[in-house]
Amino acid sequence: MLRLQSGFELDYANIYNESCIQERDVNNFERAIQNVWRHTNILRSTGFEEGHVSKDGLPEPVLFYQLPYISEDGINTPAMLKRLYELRDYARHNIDTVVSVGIGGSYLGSKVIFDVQCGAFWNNLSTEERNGYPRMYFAGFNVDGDYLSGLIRTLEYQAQTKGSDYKVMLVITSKSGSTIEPMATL
Ligand SMILES: O=P(O)(O)OC[C@H]1O[C@H](O)[C@H](O)[C@@H](O)[C@@H]1O
Repeated sequence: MLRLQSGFELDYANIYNESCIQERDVNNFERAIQNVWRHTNILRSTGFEEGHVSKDGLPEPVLFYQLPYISEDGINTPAMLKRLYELRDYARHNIDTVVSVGIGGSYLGSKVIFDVQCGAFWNNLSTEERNGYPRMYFAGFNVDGDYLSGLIRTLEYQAQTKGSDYKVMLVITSKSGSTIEPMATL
């Protein structure tokens, strides 16, 4: 069992034993593991990794290590958090449905958070059960016309059911701005 000061615990008993990964396996991979550790530390401290480039071929920062921390010199500054809370409150009181349009690295973060926090059946809950928070759908991660028309029919149905003042917030995410799936969806 690994226990960190932060309270994080990793119980690896089921993978580190006689019938699974053993000490000699770890020893065989020692150089590779040390290499990963070294590069991980470079990433953590600089935000850059040699050879990691974006789709346009330019060096691309990898900043997700900063996500758990709120600080003035990171990506989650107190001001940024304040803006996010304001957006959350605005959406809670004004928006019926959010549609996230994006693919790959530009959508999986929000999809994971949605899945973890809201679960698979969030959109089936009533407004009261959702505490006023909007429904949320994901699009732009495929070029499937059936998926898109199904989503549009769903939004139209919700608009008709509500009767008036139905509001959708589109969240378009694309680093390059030229990815085919979100563009086709838009
Ligand atoms: O953020 P974008 O430029 O739209 O790119 C979104 C995604 O596009 C493709 O699927 C790439 O394989 C991914 O690595 C990238 O995250």
